[in-house]
Formats: sequence, C-alpha cells, structure tokens
Amino acid sequence: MSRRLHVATAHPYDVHVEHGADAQLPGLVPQDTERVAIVHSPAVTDRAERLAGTLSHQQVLLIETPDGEQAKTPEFLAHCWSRLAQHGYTRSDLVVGVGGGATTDLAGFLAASWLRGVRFVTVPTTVLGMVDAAVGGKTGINLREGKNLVGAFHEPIGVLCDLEALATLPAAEIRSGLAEIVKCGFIADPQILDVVEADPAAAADPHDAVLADLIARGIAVKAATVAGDLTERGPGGLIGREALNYGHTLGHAIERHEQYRVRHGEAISIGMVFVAELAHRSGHIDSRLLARHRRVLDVLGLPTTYRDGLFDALLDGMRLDKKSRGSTLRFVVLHGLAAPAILAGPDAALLRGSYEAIVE
Ligand SMILES: NC(=O)c1ccc[n+]([C@@H]2O[C@H](COP(=O)([O-])OP(=O)(O)OC[C@H]3O[C@@H](n4cnc5c(N)ncnc54)[C@H](O)[C@@H]3O)[C@@H](O)[C@H]2O)c1
Ligand SMILES: O=C(O)C(=O)C[C@@H](O)[C@H](O)[C@H](O)COP(=O)(O)O
Ligand SMILES: [Zn+2]
Repeated sequence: MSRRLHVATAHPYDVHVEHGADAQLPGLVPQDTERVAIVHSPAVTDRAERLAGTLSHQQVLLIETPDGEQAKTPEFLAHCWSRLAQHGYTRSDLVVGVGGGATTDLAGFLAASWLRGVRFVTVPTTVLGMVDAAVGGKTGINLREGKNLVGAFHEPIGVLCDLEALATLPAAEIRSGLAEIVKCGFIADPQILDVVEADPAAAADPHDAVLADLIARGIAVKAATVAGDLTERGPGGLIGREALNYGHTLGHAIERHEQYRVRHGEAISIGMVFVAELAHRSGHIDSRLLARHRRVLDVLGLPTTYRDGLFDALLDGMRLDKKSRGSTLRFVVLHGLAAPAILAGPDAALLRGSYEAIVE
C-alpha cells in the first residue's frame, strides 16, 4: 500500500512510504539541478548505485560514508565538503542522503552547511531513519564531547521511504527503530502501543503490513510535531518539538558513554524508562503507566535497565543535552499518556533514585 504523508512546515514536503518509493527520486530533483551528490552508508551501496542510475540528466557523485556513527564526525564532514568543492557543487545542486539516521544526519548537515545551504532529499533505509531521522530537518554531527552537538535545522525537499530496504535490515536494527515508534506512542498516539502489544512479532516483521502501519503512524506524529514547532522553541510557552526528545536526555549520555556501541533506539529505550520513573516519583504518572513502559519495551526485546555505578558520569553527559538551560537540566516527562511536559531542575536525589530504579 502506498502512503503519502505531508509535512506542513513553512517549506512543506511529502514523505512517501511504499515499496518501490526509490523510483520517485528523478521526480524530486529540481529542474535546474546539474549535479547530485548521493551520500550513502556502506550497507546500501547497491541501492545508492541503482538510484544514481535513475538520474540520467545529472552528473552524480557517490560518497560512501564510514558505517554508523563514524559518519557523523567533523573529519568526515570536512572530507565531504572537499569532495563537493572538487566537483564544483553550486547552490542549484542537490545532496541526497541514503542510509540510516547517521547517514541522513550527516548528509543533511552537509547540505545545510555547503554554500550556507543547498537542497536536500532523504532516502532512509532503516526503520529509525524512516520514522524519525529523515523527517523534520534536524541535521548534525557528534563531537567527542557529546552527541549531535553541532548541527542545523535544514529540511529536506522530499523523503522516500522504500519499504523494500527493510528486507536486509538486521532484527536488532528493526527493534531500535521501534523504540522511536513506541516513543511516539507514549507522547502522542497511544494506538501505537495497542498495536505493538497486540502482536509484537508482526510489529517487528519487515514483511508485515503492521510494521508499515506503525512506520506511517510514527511519521504522522513527527510531521505534526515539527509542523507546529520546527526549531524547538516551544509554541506559546507550551511543549512543542521537545516532546520528540522523550527518553533522549539519558539516552544520548548512554550512547556517548558506550562510545556508540549501543544503538540509538536501545539507549533511548532505557532513557524512556528512566524518565517514566522520574515522572512517577514526582507524582505525574501512576504505577500502571510506569509499568507499561517496561512491558511494551520488554516485549520488543529492547533494554530497560543499565549498569550500576555510572550515575555521576551520565549526569555529566546529560548536562550537554540541548534542552538544558544554563545549569538547569530539563527532561521531557509525561503527565499522563500522550501528555508530554517539561520537568525542569529535578533535585539530585530524585534523579539518582530514578537511576537506581533502572539499574540491572
Ligand atoms: N535527525 C533526527 O531527527 C534524528 C532522529 C532520530 C535519530 N537520529 C540519529 O539517527 C542515528 C541512528 O539511526 P539508525 O538507527 O538508522 O542508525 P545507522 O544509520 O547507524 O544505521 C544502523 C545500521 O544499519 C545499517 N543499514 C542501514 N540501512 C540498512 C539496510 N537497508 N539494510 C541493512 N543494513 C542497513 C547501517 O549501515 C548501520 O550499520 C543516530 O545518529 C541518531 O542520533 C536523528
Ligand atoms: O526530531 C526531534 O526533535 C527529536 O528530538 C528526535 C530524536 O529522536 C532524535 O534522536 C534527534 O536527533 C535528537 O535531537 P537532539 O536535539 O537531542 O540532538
Ligand atoms: Zn532519537
């Protein structure tokens, strides 16, 4: 089944979710484009080459990235800048990111920074990329000091989610993407949780329509959220895009602490249980909603606990979270199902107690 989801920001675009979506790339390339740089991860070189073959009117430059987070470094970004310079890329040229979230984050920031901004298309090939990273225009790279510390808001002109790409995706990567879908369930669309709980095996099966539906539901949450608050300032003092950061304050600190040997979705799975504990202990959610976090993540095979003795190190990492304001840490918590809110400056004992509740 083919689905088209619209992202109604100031520069609107569509997200195509279907088998064979890649075939739409030529139609997305603006008429005045002479050069297209396809930035792709090594796992999808064949797909990138096939995409290049469909662009008969442009000169195509293929740039293969290192795998995973190794692509999101200042050094590799500088290499990409040099490649574009050597091939004479101008403001009418295009960058296409083909791969998981790490690839589209890098390619998006390459597009945002090259000549102060050129057009950009995302072709996500992981569940996580489709449902989250490729949509919404957050682009960026990591520093040794922390995750996603340098970046820009730079929206794609189109997103192609070709469901065929999921056939080669390892099960652990599918689970990692499901963590972001479950996040959308807790912050905005509880039907997602019902669907996962009803048939977790179907939810994780790349050939099952249940997963395709869940992807579309997750994209719908992301599209509606970024359309209301693209640059994460919070519309009228209310929580806006920051809601999409549910579970990410601790999650990003864990990723950095593990030197990215843990998957993004796995880290934010643990981070969601941590903020659920925080919300429960500060009187915002009942024990049933807290238990539902553990249950739904467990049933998908996602981690819900973390190692003992690391609270102080992780607290340091959390201070570099983008939601922090000065020395005040700010967490996305729930005030009920689908009712996200900000908890600013919780005291250290509350944070430590919540961490102890998630220790293995
Ligand atoms: N910009 C955003 O809004 C946003 C949102 C969520 C996550 N992210 C970022 O996305 C990244 C995580 O994305 P991810 O989970 O896709 O990780 P990833 O990009 O590292 O991809 C995971 C692994 O799957 C491989 N792979 C990709 N497509 C494949 C395919 N079709 N078949 C087989 N293997 C394939 C990759 O090469 C990699 O080894 C993190 O850096 C995270 O910070 C960004
Ligand atoms: O789109 C958003 O906004 C998100 O927060 C989505 C997150 O899932 C994603 O991991 C994002 O990259 C986190 O951004 P950051 O601002 O915390 O670096
Ligand atoms: Zn995320």
